[in-house]
Amino acid sequence: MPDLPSHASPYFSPQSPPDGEVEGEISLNSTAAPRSNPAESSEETHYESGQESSTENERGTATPALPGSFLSPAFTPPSTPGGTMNPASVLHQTQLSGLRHRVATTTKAPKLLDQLPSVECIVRARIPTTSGTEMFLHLYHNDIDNKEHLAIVFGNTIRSRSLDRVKPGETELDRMIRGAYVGKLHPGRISSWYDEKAEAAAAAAAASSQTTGEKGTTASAHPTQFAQAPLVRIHSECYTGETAWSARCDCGEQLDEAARLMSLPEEALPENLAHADAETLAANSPGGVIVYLRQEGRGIGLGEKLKAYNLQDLGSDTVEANLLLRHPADARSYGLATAILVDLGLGVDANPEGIRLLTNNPDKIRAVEGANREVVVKDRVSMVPLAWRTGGKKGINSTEVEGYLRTKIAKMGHMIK
Ligand SMILES: Nc1nc2c(ncn2[C@@H]2O[C@H](COP(=O)(O)OP(=O)(O)OP(=O)(O)O)[C@@H](O)[C@H]2O)c(=O)[nH]1
Repeated sequence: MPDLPSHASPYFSPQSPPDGEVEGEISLNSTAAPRSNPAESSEETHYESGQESSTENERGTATPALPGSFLSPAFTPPSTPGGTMNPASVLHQTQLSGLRHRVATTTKAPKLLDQLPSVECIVRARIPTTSGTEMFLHLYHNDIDNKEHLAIVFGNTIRSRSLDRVKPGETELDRMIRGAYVGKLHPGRISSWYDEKAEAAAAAAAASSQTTGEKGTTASAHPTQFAQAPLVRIHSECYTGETAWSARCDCGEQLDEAARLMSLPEEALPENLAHADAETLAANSPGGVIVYLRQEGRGIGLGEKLKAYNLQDLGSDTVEANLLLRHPADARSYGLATAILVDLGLGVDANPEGIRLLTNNPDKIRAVEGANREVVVKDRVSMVPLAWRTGGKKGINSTEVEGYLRTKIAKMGHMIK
């Protein structure tokens, strides 16, 4: 066994490089303790000289002083969850090329599936929220993974086709328990199809205004008419940013902002969308959908994201950290989101006017539309960080989030304005 530096884990043995050509480049000498001179170390790890200053620690070089030891197969998993990348080829790229080359070859647009996955809404429930708005949480199963992806639906006009479908042998109670009802549940209700309380209220309102009015509380197979293109956010899970108060990213803030916009009174929405400050009103909310995909850490999973955070503290930016762990810069896909939107009646078949997508990520726009344009993105609504909009008075203020946003703009093409 060769002499390893003292910081090297006894649990791994250095791997042999796949190509004799690169042997010198990742020789064990490169596992020497990190040097303090970033220029020396960037040479050591074979990043291209002149790497632009987009790192999160503003040192101006890519991932300074990283020991070559994290090329060890014991340190990183063999593959990205749900990913299609061949770890051997990623390693080969990592060893042979400079960082720019790796970014160029791994931050490619998400793959579009020829055929959308099959999705089924298993259950839906009304959730009154702390802001006063109600939303309907839809839980989906699908045929490509066993995760519980979600759709958070605001407003009463958007319904799931797969949920409303009648299942052989089910009772009215079964239907109400899985959320396949119209109107509202209340003690004593016996029909999933007919909300007698709502009907009575609607009839009273119609009589008093002497208008006939549409029923509106019966499940309909017809396309929904929206006053304007519905607002949609495709949100990827972020435990740290949404639950554990992390100031490394703005994921929690984006989720809150999407919900806020979907809860606003309709007249407050156009033009000044992001700045609107009107009161939340469930009654005339224009609604919208947040599709919440369980692709934590841009698809690499929470454990790997936490390793990436440690690499970021060692000097990498978010993209470099993923690549050094042998994951793609972004391992996400959006076929499930497209399929869920179609199920919710927001695809071109039922909603040819399209949707308004809340995002700064250009790759996401095309990906969500699907290979055969099953969904049309009519407009993009940008998500400007609260701290930028308020001159730092509100929102997240941290050096980490600044670096995170800078990297998204510089390396991932995000359009934050
Ligand atoms: N691997 C990795 N994932 C991260 C990091 N910070 C946040 N994430 C994940 O990134 C995902 C959110 O994606 P973003 O790239 O922030 O934004 P986006 O969805 O591409 O674009 P927007 O629609 O504009 O928000 C969530 O799954 C987070 O868990 C990080 O440092 N490393």
